[in-house]
Amino acid sequence: MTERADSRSGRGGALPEIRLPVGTLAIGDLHVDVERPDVVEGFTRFLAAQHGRPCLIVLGDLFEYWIGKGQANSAGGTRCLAALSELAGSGTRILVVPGNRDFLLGASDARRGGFTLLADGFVGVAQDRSRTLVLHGDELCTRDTSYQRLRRVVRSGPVRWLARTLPTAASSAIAMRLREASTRAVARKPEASKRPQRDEALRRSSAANARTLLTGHVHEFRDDDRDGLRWLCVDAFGHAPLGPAAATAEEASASSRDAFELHLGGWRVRSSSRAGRPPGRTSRTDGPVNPEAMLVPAMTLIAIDGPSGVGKSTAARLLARRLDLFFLDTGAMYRAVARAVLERGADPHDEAACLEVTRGLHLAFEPDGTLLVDGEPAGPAIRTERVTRHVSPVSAHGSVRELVVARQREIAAEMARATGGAVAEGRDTTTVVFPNADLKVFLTASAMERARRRAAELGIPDEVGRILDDICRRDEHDSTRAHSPLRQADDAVRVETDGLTAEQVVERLAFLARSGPFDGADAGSPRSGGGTSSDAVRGRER
Ligand SMILES: Nc1ncnc2c1ncn2[C@@H]1O[C@H](COP(=O)(O)OP(=O)(O)OP(=O)(O)O)[C@@H](O)[C@H]1O
Ligand SMILES: Nc1ccn([C@@H]2O[C@H](COP(=O)(O)O)[C@@H](O)[C@H]2O)c(=O)n1
Repeated sequence: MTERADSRSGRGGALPEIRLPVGTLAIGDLHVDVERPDVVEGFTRFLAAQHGRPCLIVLGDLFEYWIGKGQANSAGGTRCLAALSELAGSGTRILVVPGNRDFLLGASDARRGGFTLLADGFVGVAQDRSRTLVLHGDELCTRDTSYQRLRRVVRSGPVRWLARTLPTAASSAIAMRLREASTRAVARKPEASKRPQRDEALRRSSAANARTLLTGHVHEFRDDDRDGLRWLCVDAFGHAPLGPAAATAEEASASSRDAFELHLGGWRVRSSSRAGRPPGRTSRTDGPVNPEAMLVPAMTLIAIDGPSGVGKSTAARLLARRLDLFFLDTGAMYRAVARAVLERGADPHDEAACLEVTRGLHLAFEPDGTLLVDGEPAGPAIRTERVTRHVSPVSAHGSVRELVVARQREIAAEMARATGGAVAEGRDTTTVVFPNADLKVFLTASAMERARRRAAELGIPDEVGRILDDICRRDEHDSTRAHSPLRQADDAVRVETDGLTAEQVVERLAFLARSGPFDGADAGSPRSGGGTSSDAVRGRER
């Protein structure tokens, strides 16, 4: 897959292709006026509410106008670029397609704002490989030939050079004149000639091999599916939510109805955030109400799977703490069984012996996530190298798994009743233990990155090679065994963690947990398929 920043490939070349993760939000035509502090404030609040979102697409006309240095160096422009950069710093990828008002956004703005500028649009490729052509939309107004001529001129190299080199006052004066002239010209033109043309939309989408087209520009909402093309158009989303009316970041985020969000099943209109928890829900934390936890519905079950050392327990523990949920470390239970097997001198490869040991163990958890084996904290004894070496064969026995899985479901149900929900992590929590979890995540990272992380944790950076071998052996064992092999569930959100800090991973997961179901359910309803979260905790099949 190719990808090029600041692409100008519209002149005949193929557009860049960019992978779009689930949770990508597309907005457009915000028309943020950097001279209006209230609007700048609203915009920065909106951006703050997006921290942790994997990707944000801006479909052009982000700014009311952007001539160059005048806006970039103004107080409002500086604040906007800083807020974009903070969002990028939270791990959100920001893709900006300039519009007809901010086509002079340049490489230095992109650097300061931490975004990727895609001058002629791009093709977004979703997890299921479906393709979306992303444009501002003005290039589709082909009946307006004078505008198309002007468009080519103003986007040309000499004009961009002039904008960069002219003193701010001069470029601003020219821009004002151009805007006035353009407003007069637009008013004189017949309505029909200003509209994006369907034949051009079909032609460009087909050339890009895209079944979906995402545009802005005309300030009208559109979601129609005809002639083999689903055409989505965002409205002038900015005006209401970015004004002073949106008092809080969550309000700014929740009122983003005129945006599209990418789910596993495709793009959906973004609707308001889900209802908070019912009053009376017990919180495990004392002290003030945790507002983020309030945004996650009661009886939430989040399941996280992934290969060894990818950061499942780190992410699950932090996420559970952050959302006031119970943390269920399923691997710790298999480790406890493996330790007991070794302690009793049984053979880890002997299924009957391992089953007998498992039957004799009582596994439970404290509310803070501490594993108790026969009433005693399991402690570091389950994390020795010896246990780590033998846990995979022990956990591969079907009869052992059956007992352990049943216990995991009981524990999750008990704890979820007490705390309002649970975050479980392991190898089969999304596929076997809790197939109806509200949110399923599959974490990934390259084996080398995982080995580096583990070596750093153990304070033996020189032994990365040995740890890499161990990780690869466990991956192989866990993913090829007959019973519940490690695999990504079809409806799990894949989160690639190379290059993300643990905090950024958690930010992303918290974002996914807040922003609703990703499995085809209506946003607003807690889950799809008619099941309840209690069903999810019991592991009922859909
Ligand atoms: N995003 C991250 N970036 C860097 N280091 C990380 C990240 N996430 C976790 N780590 C570190 O990587 C190591 C492995 O993390 P963790 O134990 O959470 O992985 P795991 O998937 O639960 O592993 P296992 O399946 O072997 O139990 C730990 O030292 C942790 O601090
Ligand atoms: N759901 C699970 C969780 C773990 N295992 C097995 O246990 C081993 C230890 O797990 P850690 O997460 O603590 O490293 C792991 O390698 C798996 O073999 C499992 O089978 N299912």
